[in-house]
Amino acid sequence: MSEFASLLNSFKKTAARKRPHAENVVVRPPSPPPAHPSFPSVHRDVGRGDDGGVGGSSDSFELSFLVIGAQKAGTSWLHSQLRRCDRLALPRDRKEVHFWDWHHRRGFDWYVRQFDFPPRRRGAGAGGDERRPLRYGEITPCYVVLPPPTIAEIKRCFPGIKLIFVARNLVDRAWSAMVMELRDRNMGMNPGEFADGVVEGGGDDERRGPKRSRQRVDAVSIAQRLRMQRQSSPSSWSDEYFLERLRSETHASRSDYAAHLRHWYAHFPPESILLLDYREIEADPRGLLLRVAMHVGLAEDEARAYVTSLREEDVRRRVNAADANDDETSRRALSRRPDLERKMREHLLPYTRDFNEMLAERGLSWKLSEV
Ligand SMILES: Nc1ncnc2c1ncn2[C@@H]1O[C@H](COP(=O)(O)OS(=O)(=O)O)[C@@H](OP(=O)(O)O)[C@H]1O
Repeated sequence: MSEFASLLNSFKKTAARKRPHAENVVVRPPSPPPAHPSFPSVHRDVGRGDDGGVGGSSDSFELSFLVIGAQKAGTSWLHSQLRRCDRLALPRDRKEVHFWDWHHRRGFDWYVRQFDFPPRRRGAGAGGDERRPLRYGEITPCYVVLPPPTIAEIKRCFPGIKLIFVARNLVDRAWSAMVMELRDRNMGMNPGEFADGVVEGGGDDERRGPKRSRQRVDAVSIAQRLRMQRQSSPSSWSDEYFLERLRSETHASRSDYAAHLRHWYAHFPPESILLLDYREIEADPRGLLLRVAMHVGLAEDEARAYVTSLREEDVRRRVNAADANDDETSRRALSRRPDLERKMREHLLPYTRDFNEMLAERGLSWKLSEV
């Protein structure tokens, strides 16, 4: 295969991985506005009355659950499983709605419109069968870092809401997130120009095309592509680069599970918040899903029927993996850098211990590995 064809294949592979599809829907606007405590209140905006009604088309809407994190802890897998439960209604065409952080200003009716109202239940209204109402919920893993005023607002609007947080070993979480950052950087550099010049035209033939201007674009694109490919590969970056990213505000915040969860515990009773161990996704995926289904309000018979209905190959599938086939971006790449791995572990140890203390306080017997 020519160098050009191999570059093209590699580009298509990366683009396909990023493209939202049924099992891997990750919506990540490039520059999200930061969450701000002075957002107009949902309560005030929609005139939610004393009776709890939200007004307009969202009259009977009750948000039953939010999966608030953690980022890179199997939340896309969880999304792909919960979508298969016909007693749950999730956002229609995306995994992460980001209402409570980025899109709050669009208003509550916008939020309600994002949800799936399966056609066969339309006749019964938004709540479906009155005896067994649908449970509405969504999964946006960075909700865990929401500021306390927004958390208070969620509580005010939906006092009975259930929350779910999946915790992953902090070194693995951070590595997974930093590999994703490099991949995003790769996709962010002039993908449109590359597509115009190369992808649409159809590979090698395009290089021999008649238009000189297009040839120039191809040449630039290939040079860019080579540079982008190098830049998206973890091996192109020093240990110091990763440690610096780890110290950045983004990663410091996302690693500090306990500090952020304390904000949620300040507003919600402990039984509203289900803390799950990421390792259970592999060890006992159906057991984990049963707990989630019951936590969000399904009756035990409904929850068991749902979990039993899932196909083994779906439950066992990895969703949104860094790339199981790419040794360079997988967890193995970090294992080959023991010095970096050790420094990451040392840096993250205080966060791990803090979270483990929180688990112990809640009477949970599992903990994240400290070694
Ligand atoms: N079934 C199963 N078992 C074990 N691990 C799994 C599974 N499905 C997904 N994953 C891993 O979860 C990581 C992606 O997490 P998220 O989907 O939460 O990422 S994101 O925050 O939405 O971008 C991502 O981790 P990395 O591969 O280390 O990046 C996935 O591989």
